[in-house]
Parts: sequence; C-alpha cells; structure tokens
Amino acid sequence: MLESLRTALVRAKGRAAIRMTGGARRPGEPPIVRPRLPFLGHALAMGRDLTALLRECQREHGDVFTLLVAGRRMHFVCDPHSYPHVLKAQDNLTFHEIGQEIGTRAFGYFEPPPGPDYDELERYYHDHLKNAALGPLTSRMEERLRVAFDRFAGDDWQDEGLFDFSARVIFAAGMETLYGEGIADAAALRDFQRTDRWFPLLAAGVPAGAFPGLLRARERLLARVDRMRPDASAFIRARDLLLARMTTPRNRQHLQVGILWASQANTLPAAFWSLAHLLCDPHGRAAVVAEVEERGFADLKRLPKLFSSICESLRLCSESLTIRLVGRDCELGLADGRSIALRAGDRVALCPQLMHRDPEIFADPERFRFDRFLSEGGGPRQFSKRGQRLPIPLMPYGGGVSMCPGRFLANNEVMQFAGLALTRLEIELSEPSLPPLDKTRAGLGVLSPTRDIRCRIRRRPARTAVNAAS
Ligand code: HEM
Repeated sequence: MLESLRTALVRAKGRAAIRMTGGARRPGEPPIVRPRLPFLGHALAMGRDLTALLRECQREHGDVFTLLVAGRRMHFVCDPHSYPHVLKAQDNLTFHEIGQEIGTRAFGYFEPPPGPDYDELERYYHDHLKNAALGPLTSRMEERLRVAFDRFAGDDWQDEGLFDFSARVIFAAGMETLYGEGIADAAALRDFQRTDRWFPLLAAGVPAGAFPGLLRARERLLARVDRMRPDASAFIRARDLLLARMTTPRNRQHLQVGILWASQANTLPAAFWSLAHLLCDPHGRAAVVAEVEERGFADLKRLPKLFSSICESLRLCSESLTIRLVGRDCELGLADGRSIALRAGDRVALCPQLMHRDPEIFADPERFRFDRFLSEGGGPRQFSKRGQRLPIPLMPYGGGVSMCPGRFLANNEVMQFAGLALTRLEIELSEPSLPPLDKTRAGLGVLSPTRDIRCRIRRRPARTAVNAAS
C-alpha cells in the first residue's frame, strides 16, 4: 500500500516536473532547452517569433532539440532530410488526436464516430478536391473571381488597402465557389474575420466563451452554412448529406464552418502576398502578365511562371508547424543515422519555415524571385542541402497524413487571383516596400502582414485590357 502510494507520488512528481520544466532528460532523448518560465515554457517566445527562437536553439543544440510548450514536451526535428522519417513513422506518430483537439477547441465540433461513414467522409477530400473534381471547382472559381473583381473595382481610381481588397475578392469568390452564389456578403467576411482573429487563442485552449463577440459571429456563420443550397459545390453537398446521416444538425453546422475556415484562412493572406510580391517586382510582373496574356487561364499547367511565383510567395509567407503525437515510447530514426528516444504523450514538430529560409537551399532566401521554382525541363525544380537532393523542398501545405487536402484547389485559386488581378486591373502601390509578416500567428499557416499597404486600383481601361483575361 505504502509502496504503491510512493510510486504514485513519484509518477505525479515526474509528471509535474515535465509540465513545469520538461523533466529529466533520459538517455537517447534530444537536449531539452530549459525554459525561463515554468509550465508556459517557450509558448510566449514562440508567439513572438517562432522562427527566430528555433534558429537560436538550432545553433546552440543542433538539428533536434526539445522545447516545453504549455506543459508539453515538443521535439523539433530541423534537418529537412529527416522530414520524411517523421512523416512516415505513422505507427508511432499520429495526427488524428491533435486535429480533433484543435477542431473541438476552435470550432466547437466533435468528430463523428469511426466507422464506414467516417471513412467515406475522409475520402470526400480526395474525391472532391482533386483530379477530375478540380475542373468544375476551378472553372467556377474563375467565374466568381471575375464577378468579384467587377464588383469591388470600378472604372475610376479608388484608394484601397491591398490586403483588404484582396481579402474581399478572394473570400467572395472562394466561399461562393464552395457554398453557392450570393452567400458571401460583407457581413459574412466580417464574421469570418472575427472568428479567425481568435483562432490562435482558441487553438491554444482558451475557451470560446471568453469572447462573446466571437460566439455571436460564429452563430451567424453556422446559420449561413446551414441551408443545403442546390448550387453549392459537389464537395459541400456531398458532405452535407453524409453529415446529416452521421451526426446532429448542430454538429453538422460546426463541421461545415470548420471547412469554411480551412478553405479561407490561409488563402486570403496567400492571395495578398502573391499579388503584392509581383507588384513589387516589375520584371516578374511583366513576365507573368506576358505568359497569361499569351496562354489564358484554360489550362493552369501552361502557366509555369505564374505557378513558380505563387510557390515563391508561399515559401516566404507560410509558417505552419506539422505536429505529431507520440503514441507509445519508441525510437525515431533520423536521416544522419542517429535515433532519438520519444516518450508516449510527447509531440514531434517540423517547422518547414526554417528550411524555406535556409540560404544553403535557397540562395538569398529573403528575396522574392518569381522564377525560383521554374525548371528548364518543365518538371519540378530540384533543391539540395549538404550535396543531397531534398525530397520535399517546399511545404506550405504540411505533409503526410495531415497534408492539406485543398492544396490543388488553393494553388489554382491563388494563381487565378493573381493572374486576373494583374491583367484586369491597374494597381499602383503607394509605398515601395512591403510590410513585415505578423509573427504572432506563426505555426498556424500563412501569415498576414503587420499592417495593410495603401494603393490605388481601377479596372484596366478596355483598350489596354489584356486579351486572355478580358
Ligand atoms: C494557400 C492556401 C492554403 C494553405 C497554405 C493551406 C495549408 C494547410 C495546412 C498547413 C494544413 C494543416 C496541415 C497539418 O496540420 O499538417 C491544412 C489543413 C486543411 N486544409 Fe488547407 N490550406 C490552404 C487552402 C485550403 C483550401 C482552399 C481548402 C479547401 C477546402 C483547404 C482545406 C483544408 C482542410 C479541410 C484541412 C484539415 C485537414 C485535416 O485536418 O486532416 N485548405 N491546410
């Protein structure tokens, strides 16, 4: 009795030590970067500038180290050659629980129970967001973008914030492509932005009830996506019908709002940066405009310069973490032949932003070069580190089991947005350089600018309009 009490006390003390300071390091485990603040650990420094913190730790401790984040041990694997080792270790490293936790915290939904219906729900991403299904979505997006550009830009010059303008256009077109015409008015964008603003805190575990304005905005979005609209995309309609069979009406609404967030939250800032980078690069802009003018939008694969410039923008503005939960005590082999010991309950994280800004991989990494991802043979451009080709040099969409299922649609949307904006509009920036990234959302996807950038915009007069885009 006394013995088991003592064991329980020792275990509780061990757990408390881990939550406060990371606990003792066991043989084979990565070095622990001891935090200054107990429990919160490195969470605040991560919120200030994640990449700077990781770079500093990497310099001091090498390519693998452990940080304490809100009471959890998080092992960062920073050598990009080891990324596939983490992504493929699916027997020991899982994502499902992490995805569920974030979904419940941020959007208030609970996952429907496992079973054949659930597997079908997961398959919908594959059946409706890629391959043959992409054609109708992409055509619809182009049509809705043209309508949105006409709605938000006139024949006379108007002063605008470029971020604000881009968000209005891409939100209206993207939401209407998925959910149906007329659904994305100004109030919908406001409600979306209200819920998005609090996403980092919700994902970190602050209860939604702490933000009454958020709850009201969420309630209005739930009502907005509630109606099963006949002109919604096949993806949304199919999910609606399946969810109606699997879960409560209320939970169905929450799950559909989750998809709304996923489809917009990164696309808005990505669209802004893709356009802004090209506007600041006269050579890149001219090359992309000439390509679009010559080839049009009928086949986006025939626009490699535009595609390369979108990849380059994503390289510079995306800062997502790919996180896995360690299911049981195990060893993880790395690319250099070493193994690290992992404990059940720990987390393993990849931060592709370190790779994206590594000068050994991308020369002059802070500079936007529209043709960086253009290869002479037309295939994907190869990049290497330490003389070895990198298997995944660009990772704005995450990787492995949690890789963004909307990535093909997202690439197409951003290409169409930037290509149409440059060929249908005249845009003059009032400032020569772009604002810095807002690092407070680092780890959660594409970052917004710290402030908007002023510009003036008008529709391109008819005689100078570019043929392909008119
Ligand atoms: C430039 C735009 C986009 C970027 C950069 C982006 C990036 C990401 C990333 C990094 C993740 C998480 C991966 C992880 O945790 O490992 C994700 C998840 C997801 N994305 Fe995207 N995304 C974009 C647009 C879209 C679009 C247009 C859709 C359309 C429906 C979409 C649907 C989703 C969904 C449903 C998930 C959750 C998947 C899951 O939990 O298993 N995304 N996205």
